[in-house]
Amino acid sequence: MLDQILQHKRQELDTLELPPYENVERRSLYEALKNSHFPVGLIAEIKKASPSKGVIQENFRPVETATFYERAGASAISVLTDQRFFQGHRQYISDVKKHVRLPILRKDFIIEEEQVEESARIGADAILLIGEALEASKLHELYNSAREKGMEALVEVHSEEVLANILKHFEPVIVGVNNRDLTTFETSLDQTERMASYIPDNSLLVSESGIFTREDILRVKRAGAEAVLIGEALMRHENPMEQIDIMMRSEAHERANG
Ligand SMILES: O=P(O)(O)OC[C@@H](O)[C@@H](O)c1c[nH]c2ccccc12
Repeated sequence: MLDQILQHKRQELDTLELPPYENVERRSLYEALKNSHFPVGLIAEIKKASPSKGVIQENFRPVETATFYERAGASAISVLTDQRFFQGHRQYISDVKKHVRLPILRKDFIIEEEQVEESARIGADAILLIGEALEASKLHELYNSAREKGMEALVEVHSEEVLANILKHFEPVIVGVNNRDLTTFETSLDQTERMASYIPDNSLLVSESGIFTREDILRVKRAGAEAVLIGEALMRHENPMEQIDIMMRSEAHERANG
C-alpha cells in the first residue's frame, strides 16, 4: 500500500502548483506537547477517510471538529491533506489555521522539497516525515528545510532498522512511533513498547495510531510516550470533546500519576 501511495505522490508532484503565502503566526508543536495539561500531550487528528478503514466520518466538518478539539484541551491538531487516499485537502490546513490557536501538523506523504514549501505557504506549523517513505539522507534534508522555513517536523518510524538509519544522520527532536505498519496496516501498541528504548533520550516520543481507550494511553505512557496521536477514536465519536475527556482526563491517570 505504501508503495502505491508514494507512486501516486510522485505523479501529483509533476503538476503541483504552489499556492500563495498565507500570513500566519507559527506555533511550536514541541512546546505545545511539552506543556500539555493532560498526563500526555495530545495531537488530535482530522481525517475523513483512510485506506485501511474507508470513510470514517460521512458528515465531515474539519473546522468545527478542530475547534472542538481545541476546546477539549488538545495540544495540537493533525490534518490529513492527501486527497486520493484520505479524502483530505491542503485547503483544510489554511481553514483550520484561521480558527484555532493550536499548532497544526500537516499529515501527508512528503517526499520532495516543493511539498515542504507548499506546507509553509498553507500555514502548517509542522510536517510529517515518514522514515519508511524516505532515504534517511533525504529525510534529513527535508527536516532541515522545514526548520529553515520556521516549521518543525514529526519524524515517524515504524521499524527499528529505519530508526537506526535515521539516527546515523541526526537526532530528530520529535519522533513518532507509528503503531501501524503502513505496508500491511497491521496495528499493535506493542510497537511503541518495542521501539521506546531506541528513541534518543532527548527526543520527544509520540505514540501514533490504534489508540482507542484510556488504558491504551496509560500503556504507551508507561512505555515512555510523552504524547499520543489519535485519529479514528475521535473522528468516529459524534461528540469529540466528550471522547477526549473520557480518554485523557480519567481518574485512572490520576492514580497512575499519584
Ligand atoms: O486513526 P488512528 O488509528 O488513531 O491513527 C492516527 C494516525 O496515527 C494515522 O492517521 C497515521 C499515522 N501515520 C500516518 C501516515 C500517513 C497517514 C496517516 C497516518
